[in-house]
Amino acid sequence: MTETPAPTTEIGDQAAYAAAVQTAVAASAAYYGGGDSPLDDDAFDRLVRGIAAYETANPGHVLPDSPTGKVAGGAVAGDVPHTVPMLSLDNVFSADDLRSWAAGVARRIGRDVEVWSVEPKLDGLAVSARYEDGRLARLVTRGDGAAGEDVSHGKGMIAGLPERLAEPVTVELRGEVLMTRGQFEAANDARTGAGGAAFANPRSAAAGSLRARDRAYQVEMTFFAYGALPMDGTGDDLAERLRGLPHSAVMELVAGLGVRTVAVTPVPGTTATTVDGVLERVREIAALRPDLDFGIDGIVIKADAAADQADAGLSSRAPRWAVAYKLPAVEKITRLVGVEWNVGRTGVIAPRAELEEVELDGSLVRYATLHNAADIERRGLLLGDHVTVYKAGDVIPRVEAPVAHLRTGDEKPIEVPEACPRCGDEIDRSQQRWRCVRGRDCHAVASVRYAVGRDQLDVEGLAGSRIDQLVEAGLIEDFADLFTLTHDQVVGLERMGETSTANLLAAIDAAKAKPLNKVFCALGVRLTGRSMSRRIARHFGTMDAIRAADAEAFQEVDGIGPERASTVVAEVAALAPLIDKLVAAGVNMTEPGATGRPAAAPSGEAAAETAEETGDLPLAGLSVVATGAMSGPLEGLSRDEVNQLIERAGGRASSSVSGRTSLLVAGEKAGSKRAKAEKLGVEIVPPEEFAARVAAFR
Ligand SMILES: NC(=O)c1ccc[n+]([C@@H]2O[C@H](COP(=O)([O-])OP(=O)(O)OC[C@H]3O[C@@H](n4cnc5c(N)ncnc54)[C@H](O)[C@@H]3O)[C@@H](O)[C@H]2O)c1
Ligand SMILES: [Zn+2]
Repeated sequence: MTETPAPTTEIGDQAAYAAAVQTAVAASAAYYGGGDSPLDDDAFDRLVRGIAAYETANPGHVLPDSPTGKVAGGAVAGDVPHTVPMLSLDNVFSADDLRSWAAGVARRIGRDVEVWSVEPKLDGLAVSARYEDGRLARLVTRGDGAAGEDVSHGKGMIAGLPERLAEPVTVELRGEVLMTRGQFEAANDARTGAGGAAFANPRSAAAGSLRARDRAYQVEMTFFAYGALPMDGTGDDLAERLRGLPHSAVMELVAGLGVRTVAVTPVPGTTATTVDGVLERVREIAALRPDLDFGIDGIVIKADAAADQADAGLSSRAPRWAVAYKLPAVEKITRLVGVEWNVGRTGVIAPRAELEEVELDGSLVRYATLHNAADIERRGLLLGDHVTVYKAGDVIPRVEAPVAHLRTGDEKPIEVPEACPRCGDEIDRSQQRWRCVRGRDCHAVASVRYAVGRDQLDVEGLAGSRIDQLVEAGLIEDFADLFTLTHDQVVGLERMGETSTANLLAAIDAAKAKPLNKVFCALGVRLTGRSMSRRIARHFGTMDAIRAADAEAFQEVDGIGPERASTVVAEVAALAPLIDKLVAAGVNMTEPGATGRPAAAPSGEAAAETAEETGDLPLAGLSVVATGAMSGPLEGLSRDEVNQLIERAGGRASSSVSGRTSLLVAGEKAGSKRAKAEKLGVEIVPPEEFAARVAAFR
């Protein structure tokens, strides 16, 4: 889990301060009101921290509108008073923050907290649901914390919040209203179907839908309770239990009334007796985040015992007995700068968004899926739009929607292809997913064209149109089929005479003798180009050796790290039938002059090729080993994540120190690897320094 320091927007003078306050208040109003904020959460939080920093330095300038210290930044209000204020939560961003926060609670109450409850922080909007005699009577938003807005009209639209409880009790439940992924997609369908603009994200969709009245379409939302309070009319017995039971037991009671809690999700609330136990659960929930079908933006940690809560008390903005451990943002606003159209193996033509680079959940994102052409239309995207982009963990990043009010007028329509971008044939648009009319043949045409290209098998006289013809006639499905073409098959084709047939077959035959590196390159293995193919061929010597190599063996090749190695191994395995066909056709499978065993020190040429493929990345051509516990900006990164970082920065990640190692990143407890590196004279850097070198790739 990465822990990011909290960056701040610099505010230099009073005018900038006033403007910042105005921006923050307007953004909050949009955010809580269900409109689209022009800022993503990171940008908003940076701004508010900047405002707070300015106010600390210039207490005389503080404006009454300032969002600091207020629930919802003071941007929203309501007319239904809350009996007990509905507060915000303070944040922590790291394990250390959490430890000092927990120590602070213990100091305040004069004893250790014995039980903590740990729950996901649901990313929706806070709602109070008042039940009278077991019937849902009133729904109220959080508002400014003291009073909220009556949204009782939303009653029938919220799953998890029953009209009637299992028992006829009077009670106030508090919880989060959100949209699951499925509800969000359905809501967007309904809204765009009714001629409206797409919702920017599930959170604002929920906020907007709950407040809206008289909509032409129906949407569904979900409620998860995270608290319960007695109210006027609550029986003494229940009131006493709600006041006296630990939080975890109150949540069980609530679930027993038939109201949804996170107990039914993959991330149920749990308890822990130590801060270490809390942190372990924080990591577990964070790891599950990408798989959840609803958004979470952190983990809420609460003192579980009622007495601890009562003794810790509240500040004006947040309870002192609870805190939110914030997770990195998984949604950001960035610009859509281009749309690429890719054709898959089966001929499906799918658009891909090219974005202004943005950091999301610890990685840099430049591309995101756009699903299909209808989706672009439905979401109303334009080229140059600011868009919300979502990515968590290994999930493929996706564009949610444009932030339409940030348009400048310079946005352009997204051009959709007239013809298949790969083979130029027609597009079948009869379904949502467009396809090349050639279907799988489109891939065949493209891969054969690639295979016979100048840098691969270089078959003279085999033009693109000729390949189209061969595929259409059913004579070839892949380039291995070229080698078994007969004179009769070819001469029968249109515009093929005796001479050109003989020439073509001779050229194909000559290609059989190409060195292994050209043959391997012709396979079109992902993440390998011309020079990488050369290195692989030279390293292994034969196709048999390549096929026998595992990911570890591939990492011996200069420029191949764990990520690329496993892709190449998987691709080579998937290409087995094609390779078998080539072998059977008598195509050469050896590299002349190759030693056929793991090469010694990388040759100057190989290093140069690495640089050619990796550009001038900071670790280009370097073999890097990381060991010990990572600290500083890299704290919490797994070894795998560090290796990926090394590869992104152009290096080759390796697990053992040898004479070929260029750099050792030595964290605490580096041990024997450090000793070995010292002996071999390998450069050793601490994680902090390494983090600075590769900062752009984190
Ligand atoms: N993008 C914008 O323009 C913009 C504007 C305003 C606020 N924001 C974002 O909102 C955040 C602050 O919002 P906030 O004050 O509404 O909320 P918060 O992040 O301070 O947390 C408090 C809220 O957490 C929710 N919550 C979820 N799970 C919970 C649980 N298990 N137990 C208790 N509470 C739980 C409750 O609704 C509660 O009101 C900021 O960090 C900012 O990123 C963004
Ligand atoms: Zn095509």
